[in-house]
Amino acid sequence: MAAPTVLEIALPTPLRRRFDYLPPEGVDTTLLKPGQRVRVPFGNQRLIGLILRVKSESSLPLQNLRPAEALLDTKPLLPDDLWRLCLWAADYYQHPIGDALHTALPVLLRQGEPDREKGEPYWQLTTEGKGLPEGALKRAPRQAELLAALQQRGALNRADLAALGIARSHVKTLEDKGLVFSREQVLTPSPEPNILRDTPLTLSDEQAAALAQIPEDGFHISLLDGTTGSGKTEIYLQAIARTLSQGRQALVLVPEIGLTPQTLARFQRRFAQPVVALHSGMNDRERLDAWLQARDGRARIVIGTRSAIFTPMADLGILIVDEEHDSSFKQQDGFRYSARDLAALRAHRLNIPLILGSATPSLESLHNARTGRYHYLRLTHRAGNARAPELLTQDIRRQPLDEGFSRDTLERIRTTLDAGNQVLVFLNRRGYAPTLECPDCGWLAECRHCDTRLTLHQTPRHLHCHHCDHQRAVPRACPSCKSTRLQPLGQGTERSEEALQRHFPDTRVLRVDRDSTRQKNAFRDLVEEVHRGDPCILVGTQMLAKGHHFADVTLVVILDSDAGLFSTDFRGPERMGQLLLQVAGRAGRADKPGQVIIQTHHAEHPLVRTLLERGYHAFAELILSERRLTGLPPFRHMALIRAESKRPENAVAFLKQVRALAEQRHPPGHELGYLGPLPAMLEKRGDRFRYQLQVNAANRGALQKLLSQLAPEMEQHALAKRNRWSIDVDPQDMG
Ligand SMILES: Nc1ncnc2c1ncn2[C@@H]1O[C@H](COP(=O)(O)OP(=O)(O)OP(=O)(O)O)[C@@H](O)[C@H]1O
Ligand SMILES: [Zn+2]
Repeated sequence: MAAPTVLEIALPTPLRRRFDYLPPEGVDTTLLKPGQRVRVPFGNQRLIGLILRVKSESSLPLQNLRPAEALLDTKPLLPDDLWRLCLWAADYYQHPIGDALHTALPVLLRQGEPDREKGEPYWQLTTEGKGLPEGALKRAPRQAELLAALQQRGALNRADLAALGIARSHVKTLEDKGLVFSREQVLTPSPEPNILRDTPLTLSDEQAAALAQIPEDGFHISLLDGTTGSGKTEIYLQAIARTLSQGRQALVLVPEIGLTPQTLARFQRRFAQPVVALHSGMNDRERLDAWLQARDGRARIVIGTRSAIFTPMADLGILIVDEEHDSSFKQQDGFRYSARDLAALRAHRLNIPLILGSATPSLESLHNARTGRYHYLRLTHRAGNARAPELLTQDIRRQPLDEGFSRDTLERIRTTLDAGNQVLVFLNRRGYAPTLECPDCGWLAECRHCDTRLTLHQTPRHLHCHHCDHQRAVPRACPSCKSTRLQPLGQGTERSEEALQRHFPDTRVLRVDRDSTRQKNAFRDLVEEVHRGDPCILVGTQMLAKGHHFADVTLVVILDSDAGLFSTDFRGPERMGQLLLQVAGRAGRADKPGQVIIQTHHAEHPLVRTLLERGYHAFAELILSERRLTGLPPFRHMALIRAESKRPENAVAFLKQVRALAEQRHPPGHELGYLGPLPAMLEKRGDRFRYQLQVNAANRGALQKLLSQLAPEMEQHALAKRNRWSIDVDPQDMG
C-alpha cells in the first residue's frame, strides 16, 4: 500500500502549533506543495491555511485527521526566497507560524481570493445582440448608439463608454435584455523600453563618491548617513536606475508617514517604468493588485511601508530603506518584526545591495558601520544651493511665555512672515492641552482605565485618553472640590494653533496632526497648500518632521524639545535627538537660508548641549558610550517578555515563573541576564496591569536558543491563560 499523504498546515491561530490534515478528496497528491493555500475545517469554522510540509506520517492516528476541503492554489503563492524569509522571521521573532504567514500576506489572499489581478470589465455583444437587425432599438436612441458602437468596435470598456457619453444604466438595460455581456480582462501594457522619463541631476562630488561605492550587484549594505536635504533620495534614484537597466526590480521602504503623494510622484517623474505603492491607505483590492504586479515582474519599482518587506518580487536587484532610524519599521504588536532588519537578511539571501539611509541613523546602524559590518557613506553638505540651517537655543526657564511662545520667538515668526516666507512650529502633542486642572484643589483629569491623564480636545470639545481611547464630557465643575475654575494645563497643537491665529490674524495657520488629517486627502491638501508658497504658519506634530521638502519654510520653531530627555525608555534621548534634527532639517531647504529656534528648559543638559553644539555624531557617541557601560543594545541583545492581566498579581506570578524556567535552562551570568518582572512604563492601560521581564544576552544565538525553549513552555503554562502575553525580540519600544 502506498504511504499516506499528510499535510502539515499553518493556520492563523494564536497557537504555536502546526496542524495535520489529509489532502482534499479527489486532489492529485503529486500537485501538493509547501506554500499553497488550502481551506480546512477547524472546529466549526473554515480557515485558510498554508501547506508547510507534505509528509507521509502524522503523530496522530490517521483516522483522527480530517481532510482539507479545497486546494486553492496550483502553485506556491510566494517565491521560494520570500517563503523562507517568512519562516525564518516567525522563528526569530518567536511568533506562531500561521499568524506570521497571515500577517505577511495581503488581506484578500488571507481570505482565499485567487492570486489573480482583477481586470477591467469589457462589454461585448452576445450572439443574440449580434443578430439584431439594423434599425432595431430605434425607439431608444442611446441604446441604439451603444449597439452601433459595439457592432463597429467589438468591445468597449468604462473609458470608452464615458467618451461616448453612454450611461451605465443603458448598458445595464441591454445586459438585462441578453444583448450585451461583460467580461473582465487584465490589460498588460507592453514593456516600456525607456528606463528614465526625466534626466537625473548632476551629482555633487560627495554624492558621486557615495554612489560609486555602492556596487551594482552582490550583497553589500551601505549606511548612507547624509544630513537633511543632502540629496540621499537622488542617490537612491540613480542606484535604482542602474538596477532597472540590468532588468531587475527595486524595493524601497519608507516610514509610515513618509509615503506621501510627493514621494511617489518624485519616483514616477523620474522613471518611465511602472512604479507601484503599497500602504495602508489603499483598499484590499488595490493592495493585492500591486502585490501581484510585483510578483509577476510588471511593477519595476515598489515603494511601501513596513509590511512591504514581504512583497514578492520576480527579480529583486536592490533594496532601500529610507529614514532607517524610524521606529515604524518595527511592528509593535502581533508579529513583532523589524522590516529594516529583515531587509538586511533578504539582501543577504538574494545577494543584492541594500542602502540604509538617514540623516540621523539609529545607534544600531552607526555601531554596525563602525564595526565594519556596514559600509559607511557620508554626505555632509546640503545639495544644490541650500545651506545648513542656523540653530538657536532659547532657555525658557526664566522667560514669561505666551501660550508656550517666548516673546523673541513670536518676533522672529513675524519677521519671517513679513519677508514672505513660511514658518513651521513643532509640538509633539495633539489636542488642546495635555490635561485639565483644578487650580483650587490640584485635581487633574485622569483616565479611569489607565495610569494617565486625559487630553483636553477642543474640536469637538471632550476629554480623551490617547492610550485606551476612553472619552468623556468635560466637567463643568471640579469633581473633587466643586470649583468652577477648571483650566487647561499645558500646550497641545490645537491650543498653539489658536494662539498663533490670535497673534497673526491675517495669516493662514495650518494645523497638521492625526486629528486634522483624519479625512481622506486632508493631509495631501494641506501639503499642497504649503507648496503653493504663500506665507503661512504650519503647526503640528511629528507628521511634519519627516521627509517633506517645503522650499519656502525658512523658520522652524521647536516649542518644547525636552520630552524624551528623561523618559524611562532607554531609547528616549536617541529618539529626541533624531526628531529634533529631522524637524530642524525642514528649514531652509532651497535657496533661502533657514533658522531653527529650539525652546528648552534644559539648555545645560549635557545631551542637549552636545546635540546642539557638536551635532548628531558627537551626541550618538555619547549615548553609545553610556549604552556600552550599562550593557544595553547594540552592545547586548534584548527581548522583552510582556504579560498583562486585570489582576496585577497574575501577570507578576506568571513572569516570575517564566524567569524561574529561564534560569533553570540558563543560569544568569554574562551570556544571559534577566531583569524583572517590572511594571511597564504605563503600568495600567485599558484596565489591565502590565509587567515585563527583560532578557539580555551577549549574543543572539544564546537568546534565540533560550526563547525557542521558553515559548512553548510558556504557552503550556497554567498561568498563561490568565494573562495576555507576548515576546518582543529586539524591542524598540520599552513601554
Ligand atoms: N546633485 C544635486 N544638484 C542639485 N540639486 C539637488 C542635487 N541632489 C539633490 N538635489 C535637490 O536637493 C533637495 C533635497 O534633496 P533630497 O530630497 O534628495 O534630500 P534628502 O537627503 O533625501 O533629504 P531628507 O533626508 O531631508 O529627506 C531636492 O530638492 C533635490 O532635488
Ligand atoms: Zn485610558
